[in-house]
Amino acid sequence: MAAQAGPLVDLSIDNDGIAILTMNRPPVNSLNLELLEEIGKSLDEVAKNKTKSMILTSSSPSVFSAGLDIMEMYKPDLKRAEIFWTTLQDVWIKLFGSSYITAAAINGHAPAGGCLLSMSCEYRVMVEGKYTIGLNETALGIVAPTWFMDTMCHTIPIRQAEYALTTARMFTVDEALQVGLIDESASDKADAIDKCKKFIRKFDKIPSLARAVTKQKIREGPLVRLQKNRQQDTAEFLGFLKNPKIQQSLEMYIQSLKQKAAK
Ligand SMILES: CCCCC/C=C\C/C=C\C/C=C/C(=O)SCCNC(=O)CCNC(=O)[C@H](O)C(C)(C)COP(=O)(O)OP(=O)(O)OC[C@H]1O[C@@H](n2cnc3c(N)ncnc32)[C@H](O)[C@@H]1OP(=O)(O)O
Repeated sequence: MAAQAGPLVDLSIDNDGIAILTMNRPPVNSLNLELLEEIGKSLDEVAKNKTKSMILTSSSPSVFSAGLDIMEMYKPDLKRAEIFWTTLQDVWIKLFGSSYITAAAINGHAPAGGCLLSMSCEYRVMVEGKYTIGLNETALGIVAPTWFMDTMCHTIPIRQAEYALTTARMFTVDEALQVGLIDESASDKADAIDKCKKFIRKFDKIPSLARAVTKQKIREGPLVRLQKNRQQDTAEFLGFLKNPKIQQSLEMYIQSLKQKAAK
C-alpha cells in the first residue's frame, strides 16, 4: 500500500455550520487503527463544538470505505488487535449514539465496515455508478458482530437483513434504494452532499433536544447491548483471530484481492 500523504481525515465546517468529515486513507479507506483513532477524535470534536450536524464522506473518487483493514486481522499482534477492536467499538458508539444529526454521502463502494459506518448515520445518499454496499462478512468466512447486524436491522427490514447477512449480499445502488439501505441516489459527490444538507435542513424547525433524545432512545437497544457485552465481544474477536482456519481464509482473501488489483 502507498505511503500515506496528508492527514487521515479532514474535518471542516461549512458556511451553514455543518461539519464535513472526509476519510482520507488511499487507496480504499480501509479502516486501520490509526484511521479509526482519527475518526473517533473528529467525532469527539463535532460533539464538543456542539455542531448541529455532520456529513461523513470520502476523498476517494470511487471508494467510500473498503471496511476494516484486513491486515489488522491477518497474523496480528494481539495487543494491537485488542486496541484496534475497542477503537472500532468506540467509533460505532460515538457515531450511532451521537446526538447531532448525521448523514453519509457515499461516493463509492461501501463493503462491510464501510457499510457499517454509513448505516450508523441517520441518512444515506449514494452516488450512482457500479458501486456496491452491504455486509459481506460471511463470504470471507467470518461472522459480522452482533452490533453490525443490529445496525443493519435498524436500517432495513429484519427479513431483508437476515437474507442479506447470510448471503453476504452486496447491493447495487438501485437495489440499496429499493430495500431502504440508502435513502437517495445522487449524480456525483457534490449532489450527494447537497442532498444530505437538504435532509439536515428538515430539522431547522424541530427543537433540537427533542430530536436528539428521540434519536438516542430509538437507538438505545443496540447501544446498551454492546456496552453490556464489550469485553465478551472483544474476546470473541481475539478468539476468532487465533483460529487457524480463519487465518487461512483471510490469507486466501488477501491473495484474491492482490490478484484482482494486479490485473
Ligand atoms: C461467533 C463470533 C464471531 C466473532 C467474529 C468477530 C469479528 C468479525 C470481524 C470483523 C468483521 C469484518 C468487517 C470488515 O470490514 S472486513 C473487510 C471487508 N472488506 C472487503 O471485503 C472489501 C475488499 N475490497 C474490495 O472489495 C475492493 O478493494 C473495493 C473496496 C471494491 C475497491 O476496489 P478497487 O478496484 O478500487 O481497489 P482494489 O481492489 O484494487 O484495492 C486496492 C488495494 O487496496 C487493498 N485493499 C482493498 N480492500 C482492503 C481491505 N479491506 N483491507 C486491506 N486492504 C485492502 C487491495 O488489496 C489493494 O492492495 P494492493 O497492495 O494490491 O494495491
